[in-house]
Amino acid sequence: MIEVQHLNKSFKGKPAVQDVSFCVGAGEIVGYLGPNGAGKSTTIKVLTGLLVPDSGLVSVGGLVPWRERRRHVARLGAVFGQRTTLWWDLPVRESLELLQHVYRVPRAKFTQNLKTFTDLLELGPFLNTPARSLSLGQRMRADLAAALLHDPELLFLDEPTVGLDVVAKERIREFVRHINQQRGVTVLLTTHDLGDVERLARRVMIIDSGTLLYDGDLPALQARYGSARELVVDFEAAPVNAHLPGLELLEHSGPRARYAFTGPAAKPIACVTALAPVRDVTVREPDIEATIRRIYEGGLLADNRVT
Ligand SMILES: Nc1ncnc2c1ncn2[C@@H]1O[C@H](COP(=O)(O)OP(=O)(O)OP(=O)(O)O)[C@@H](O)[C@H]1O
Repeated sequence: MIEVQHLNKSFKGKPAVQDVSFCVGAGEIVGYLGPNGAGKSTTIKVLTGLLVPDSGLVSVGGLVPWRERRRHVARLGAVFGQRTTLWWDLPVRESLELLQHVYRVPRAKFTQNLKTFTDLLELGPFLNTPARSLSLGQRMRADLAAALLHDPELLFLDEPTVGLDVVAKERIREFVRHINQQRGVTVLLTTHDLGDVERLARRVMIIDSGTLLYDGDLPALQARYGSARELVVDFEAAPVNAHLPGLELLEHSGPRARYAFTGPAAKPIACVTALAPVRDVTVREPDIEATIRRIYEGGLLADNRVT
């Protein structure tokens, strides 16, 4: 669906994207991550045809985005969490009807899609409300419907859950999962919210300073660069010595001890229960947020560039 080879783009001589190459297959959801100023938006703008790169080959669904813009945009949808495609003063329904004309969506298709999205995104209560009066979560839901009215094959999502509460985030993620699974829409997701990535994307690409540093499985990234799993143990009574061979004791205070371990939890749990009577045991999984932060801060991937 997306093919990018040796993409370069500079602004006033300063590289924003350098020699970036990747492919995204039809039906994939890929998380595109990177700190501020890393080059994510520049890549997306090239892929949507808004920017012409300095060099490199880009093909999206067989089209060169900036050369065949009209045909290209007919096949893609985009949602930017920070801004809306809806007309500010118009009721949502009228914005959607205007977009129907812009994208020349046949009436029957429009009616069918509007009904589907109204049900899935629960747009009903605010279809007649102007965009300016919507809550952020309602606006995002209306924007998602607007982006998908013309049945695009590809969806660019830029910070789709920014500023939303947990419930609203989950609703958006559920919808994205649905259109991916039921309609086969390919999704490129740019976000600083790793919850979005964990819930939606198995594959992630990480860019920093314009260079693609990682392209692969999220679990593999976690296994390789994540911190260890933790075992939190509440003993019946404080053990005299909480140290155990093969387990790193991270903290010991009163009856509670915290250990680091890798691999399956069965053996470490057997070890602690053999040490002293145990009231409760919890396994804490390593935090993906912390892994990515470690990668950005520590340059962990610096020698591991994707070429
Ligand atoms: N129109 C522009 N003119 C000049 N410099 C630009 C322009 N657009 C982006 N840049 C620069 O290119 C680099 C990459 O920016 P880009 O917006 O692609 O990063 P990003 O990863 O999307 O960041 P963020 O997460 O903050 O949106 C930055 O140094 C930015 O300042």
